[in-house]
Amino acid sequence: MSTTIALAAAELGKRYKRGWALRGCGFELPAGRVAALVGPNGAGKSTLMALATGLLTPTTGTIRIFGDQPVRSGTHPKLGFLAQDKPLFRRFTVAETLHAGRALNPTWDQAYAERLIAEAGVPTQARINTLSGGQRTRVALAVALGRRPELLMLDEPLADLDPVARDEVMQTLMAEVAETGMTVLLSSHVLAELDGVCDHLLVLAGGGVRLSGDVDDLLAEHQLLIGPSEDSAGLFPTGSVVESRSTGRQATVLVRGAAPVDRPGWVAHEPTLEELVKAYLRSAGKAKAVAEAVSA
Ligand SMILES: Nc1ncnc2c1ncn2[C@@H]1O[C@H](COP(=O)(O)OP(=O)(O)OP(=O)(O)O)[C@@H](O)[C@H]1O
Repeated sequence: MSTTIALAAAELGKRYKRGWALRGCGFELPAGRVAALVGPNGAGKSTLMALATGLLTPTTGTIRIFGDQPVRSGTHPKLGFLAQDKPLFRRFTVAETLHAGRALNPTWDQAYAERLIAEAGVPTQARINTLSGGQRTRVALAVALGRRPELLMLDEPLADLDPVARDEVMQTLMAEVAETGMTVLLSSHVLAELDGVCDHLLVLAGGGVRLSGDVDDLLAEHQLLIGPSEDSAGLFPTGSVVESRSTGRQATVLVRGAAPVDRPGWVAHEPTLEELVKAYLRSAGKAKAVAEAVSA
């Protein structure tokens, strides 16, 4: 049975006036996954989401939602999007906001949107411009979920929420995923928030895809090895080392796909999601610094 792909990119690139934000990006996000989109500031996460919604058009390559190329005239009917700046009409009340959602979306589920607002404790007669940042996020989420999307993209949705509201929002999302099989692509800088929630990972850095795949597979493919610094040179096959760091006499090395190291003084374990992502981000950062130094 072939897997349905919710979001796919091939040779995807976007160049702004200042230069390339994304270049040569390729990945596939299978339907039903909850995917974390991580990368440093300026990695191109928001650009990727804007390309998927059709707000931007690619300079090179393609991006597809359930096989379709986005069009500028409107978001794909299966796609819901919660942008980083949560654009809502500030003079509307919450009730008017939901009313607009109903008018604009043929798949709108009013009862569900109202339930999400009630669970968030946001008064329906309040104007959007009188709400706190966190309350606005809850309204924007209700609008995005009210469309009953099959793919929901959220650009840093948890950034302005208090810890309790974060848990509530994640629970709402997970309940929807469990009930409908919705696919989620969630960008965040807080890796601890994603562990245990996301089963798929997409790491962007320096405008390119550094790592993508199901979290369990990626963790199993990597080993984090700790041993004596003086002993680490040449111990691992070229090309398998993602990152090698030394602190005093101890070396910490993340390797991919290499055979187990059976050498006195070395211990190996499967990395955590946070260890894996940070190692890829640090190594991309170092590669960028080297490239800038060479071209300077
Ligand atoms: N409208 C624009 N015009 C010119 N350059 C842009 C524009 N939007 C983004 N960029 C640049 O493209 C790159 C990627 O930006 P983008 O906002 O997609 O990154 P991001 O990963 O979402 O960052 P953050 O984590 O800070 O939100 C950055 O270098 C940014 O300065």
